[in-house]
Amino acid sequence: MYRLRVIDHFASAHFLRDYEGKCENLHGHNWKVEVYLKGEKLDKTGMLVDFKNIKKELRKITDELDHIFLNEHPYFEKINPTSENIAKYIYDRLKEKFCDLMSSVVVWESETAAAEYYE
Ligand SMILES: Nc1nc2c(c(=O)[nH]1)N=C([C@H](O)[C@H](O)COP(=O)(O)OP(=O)(O)OP(=O)(O)O)CN2
Ligand SMILES: [Zn+2]
Repeated sequence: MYRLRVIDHFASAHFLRDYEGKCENLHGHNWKVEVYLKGEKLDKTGMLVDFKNIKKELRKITDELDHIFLNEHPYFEKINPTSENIAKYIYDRLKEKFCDLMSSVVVWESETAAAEYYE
């Protein structure tokens, strides 16, 4: 079994609904995103998936989330923009492209706190 990891970043603002504490106020994070793909079969060049393709697809999503107010993004208008929900959003978007090769998505909102989504 092989597992690939690609990392990207974006910066955005959010606040948490139904939350009591400082995170109910508008604030921002420099989010770090780790994407994991897994699989058994390599192609004839010896790759599971070209890192270039994973980076390209991930960048489409991180560009979409970069320098925005996440609570106003259509997906997060009703769903709280927590690290958990952001991880699931990115996972589901990438699954449209990489299907069963998807393993997990980890979203770090700081250097010490991260949420991981996998099926
Ligand atoms: N399980 C989750 N818990 C929290 C999330 C989350 O997405 N999932 N998000 C937040 C807030 O976004 C908040 O910005 C983080 O606050 P906090 O943990 O207080 O972060 P700090 O960087 O300020 O950490 P300190 O330890 O206070 O320095 C909260 N929880
Ligand atoms: Zn926050």
